Amino acid sequence: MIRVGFKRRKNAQQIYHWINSIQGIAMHFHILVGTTSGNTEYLAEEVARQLNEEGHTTTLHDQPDITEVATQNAKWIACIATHGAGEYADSIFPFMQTLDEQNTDLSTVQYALIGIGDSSYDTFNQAGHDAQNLFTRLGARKLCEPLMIDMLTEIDPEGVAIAWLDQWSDQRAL
Ligand SMILES: Cc1cc2nc3c(=O)[nH]c(=O)nc-3n(C[C@H](O)[C@H](O)[C@H](O)COP(=O)(O)O)c2cc1C
Repeated sequence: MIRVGFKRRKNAQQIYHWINSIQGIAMHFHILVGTTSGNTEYLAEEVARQLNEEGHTTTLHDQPDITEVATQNAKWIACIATHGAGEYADSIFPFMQTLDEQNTDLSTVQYALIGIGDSSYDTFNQAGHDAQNLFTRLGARKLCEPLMIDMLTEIDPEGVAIAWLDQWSDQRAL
């Protein structure tokens, strides 16, 4: 029974998103990956897969570079792990530093944010919060409320991220 219900919901969703893509509501998302040990890259790939399935297109930036990530009229999904003592993960550290130092104009950027951290650290998800503050200071607008994942307790981070995407998709925020 559960499987049938799930399949029906999935089919209905696919039809809904197919209609969206025909109507031109399909969007392009730049997915920015902030990872050091790989968890966030895997999660970001799942996010991309889900968006593609919904009729959108995506570019995955596993090492975001300011010369390659669109900063004009762009939609970003930033998936950022915290490392060190509350710092950005390695793959995104230089990008965030460049945005900050160059005061890049993000006034036409809309973003959604997934922070990945571990609540056993005092600086739980600090990089996610810092990213949100930086994006806001540079003029970017958030598409939806951020998702902060706690890897200490979450056994299915990808599932949580997909449910979060679905929730905001259903509300037409994404
Ligand atoms: C050396 C080290 C430092 C970390 N520091 C923090 C931290 O300050 N705050 C936090 O919320 N999580 C912290 N974490 C937890 C990571 O965010 C978590 O392990 C995450 O899954 C790593 O993602 P990644 O594999 O994509 O790099 C730390 C992990 C390690 C290994």
